[in-house]
Amino acid sequence: MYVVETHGISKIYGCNVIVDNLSLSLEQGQIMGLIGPNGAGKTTTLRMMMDIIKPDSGKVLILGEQMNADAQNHIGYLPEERGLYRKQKIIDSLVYLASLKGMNPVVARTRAMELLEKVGLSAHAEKKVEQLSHGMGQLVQLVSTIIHDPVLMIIDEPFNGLDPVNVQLVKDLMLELRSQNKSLILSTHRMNEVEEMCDRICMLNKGQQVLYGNLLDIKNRYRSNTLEVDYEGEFPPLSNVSDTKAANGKAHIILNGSTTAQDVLVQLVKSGLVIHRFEIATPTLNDIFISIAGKKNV
Ligand SMILES: Nc1ncnc2c1ncn2[C@@H]1O[C@H](COP(=O)(O)OP(=O)(O)OP(=O)(O)O)[C@@H](O)[C@H]1O
Repeated sequence: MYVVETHGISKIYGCNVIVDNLSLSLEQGQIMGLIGPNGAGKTTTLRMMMDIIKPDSGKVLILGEQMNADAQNHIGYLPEERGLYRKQKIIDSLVYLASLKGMNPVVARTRAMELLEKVGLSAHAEKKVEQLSHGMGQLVQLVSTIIHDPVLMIIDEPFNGLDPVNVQLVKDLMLELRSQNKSLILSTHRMNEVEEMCDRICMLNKGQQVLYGNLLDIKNRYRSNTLEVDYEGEFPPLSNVSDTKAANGKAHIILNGSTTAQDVLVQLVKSGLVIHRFEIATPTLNDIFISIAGKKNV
């Protein structure tokens, strides 16, 4: 059984199709990256999954059923616009939120302290939320999302406001959850931020699903589209490629559908450039997005 499935869901606001006929599914023990540029329709998709807004067509199934109170208790949802009661103590806030999900307050307190320890905030448990820095607040929000041991966690922009150390800490925590057979959906416009963690990808652009499936399969499919060159001299303009970035002796080139690596090599040799390395590289998700959408990500 899938943890979450959407079957052809669409959302229209006014004359704008915000999400267009989107189908996806996720199994237990997998992480899915819901990725795409700003305004692609990711948050709208998550809100439909969570039954906060209704799709205009199509349906969502959570654990094989339409959303209901029991299913809600098995999900941890961290929305983009977050909020905790600023005047409340962190530990009290966490216990309260866990009790809303049906958790025994004594068990919730123990679990809250364990998780606060894990994210390095146990010494702050008795502080008020308003006394935390922005990044610390984000970590507490994350704890509140996973405290009731949900089977599915849906997290909008998981790394917003976190420094690199805490990004790594949160990534490790998420991978640990996956190893416990939990499922996660991570939504972000910073596509490369989640790519090393994801088993599956759903890439949206202007409400359309432009890429979907197993991440390794996708990367292999696009492998021959990206070149890396180490060079000396002035990097020449290239014709018939989707994108070129060249600086400090290193160039990153994304081919378009009809140009081959050999075509580019010929152009470079003809230009007289000194080439130290010429390699077909594994593309990043951002590269793949550029080669699909034909423009730069924001
Ligand atoms: N309630 C609404 N009424 C009208 N338009 C809306 C509404 N909610 C979202 N939109 C529009 O839908 C589009 C997609 O928004 P959404 O928040 O789903 O994008 P997103 O992919 O999550 O973007 P971001 O990465 O910037 O958070 C945007 O153009 C937004 O303005």
